[in-house]
Amino acid sequence: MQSPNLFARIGTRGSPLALAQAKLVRERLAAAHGVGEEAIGIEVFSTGGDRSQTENTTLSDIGGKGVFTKEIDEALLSGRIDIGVHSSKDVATGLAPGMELAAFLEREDVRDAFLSVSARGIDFLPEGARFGTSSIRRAAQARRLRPDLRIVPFRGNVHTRLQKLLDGVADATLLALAGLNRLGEAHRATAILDPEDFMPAPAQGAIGIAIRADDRHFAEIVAPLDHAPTHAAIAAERAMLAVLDGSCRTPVGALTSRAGDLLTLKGEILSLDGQVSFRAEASGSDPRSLGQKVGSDLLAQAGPDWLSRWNA
Ligand SMILES: NCc1[nH]cc(CCC(=O)O)c1CC(=O)O
Repeated sequence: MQSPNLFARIGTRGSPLALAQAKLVRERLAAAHGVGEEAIGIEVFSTGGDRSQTENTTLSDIGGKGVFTKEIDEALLSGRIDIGVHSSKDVATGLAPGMELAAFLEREDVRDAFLSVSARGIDFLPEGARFGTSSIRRAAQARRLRPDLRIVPFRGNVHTRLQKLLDGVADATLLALAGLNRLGEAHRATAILDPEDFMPAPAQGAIGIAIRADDRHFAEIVAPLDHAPTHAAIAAERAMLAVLDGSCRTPVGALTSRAGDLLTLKGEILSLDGQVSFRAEASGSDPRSLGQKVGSDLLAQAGPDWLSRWNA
C-alpha cells in the first residue's frame, strides 16, 4: 500500500515504455516542486490492451476507445491515483467524463522507424515479404508503396516486437522512434521514415498527463510540466481525429509544424489497402478549429460513403 500522504500518486501501464514515461514525469514533478522522488508514488495497472495480445487482432478490432487507458482512468476518477501518464496517441478522443488531459511533456521525435534484419529500407524488401504490424495506419502506408507485402500481426511491447523481428516472425516492422529513444533502443532502427510519406499517428511521441477535470490542486501541480507548443499540436491533431472518429477502422496520419504562433497541420486518411488516400492541410493559431478544419476537409474529399466503399 502506498502512503496516503504522498505528494502525488501516478498511475501507469506496466510496459517498460510506460514505466519509463511515468518515471520521467515523476522526475519532472519532483524537480519542479523541490520534493524527493520517493514522495511520488507510481502505481501500475494492467489495461485491456495489455491483456488482449491475441495475435490476429488489430488494435482497431479490440476497440480504440480507451483500451490502453480505461483502468487508469477509473483509478483516477475514483481518487485512487491523482495523475494518469499516457502515450497521447493511445488516449481516446472521447475522454472519460470528468477527466482532462492537462499537460504534455515536450514531444519526442514524431517519426516512425523502419526495422529489418535483412533489408535497409522498405524498397529493398523482397517480393511478398512479411511486414509485421498490427497498426492499420502502418499497414496501409506500407502497402501503398508495396502492395505485394504480406501484413502479419505483430503485437506486444516494444522489446517483444524487437525480439519477434530477430526470431524471423516478420521481415520488417515499423515502430515509433519516440518509444525506441525512450527505451535507449534507437540504434535498432534500420532507417527513419520521412514523415511526409509516412505520416505519424495523431499525437505520436507526446507523453500526456491526465487529471480529474475538477481537480484544481493537481492542475496547478502539473502545470509547470506542460510544453505549450506540444500541447497546441496535440490539441490540433486530436481535434482532427475526433472529426474522423466515426470509425477506428480508418488509417489516419497527422503532422504538425509551427512557425511562431502559427500551426500548420497536415492530415491524411487511407483505405486499408493503402491504394486510396486523401490529404488536407491548413494553418491557423487556434488548435481546435485547425484540427476540425483539416478533419472536415478530409471527410469532404472522401465523401459520405467512403468508409463502406474502401474500408469495409
Ligand atoms: N501502444 C503502442 C504505442 N503507443 C505509443 C507508442 C510510442 C511512443 C509514443 O508515441 O509516444 C507505441 C509504440 C509504437 O508505436 O511503436
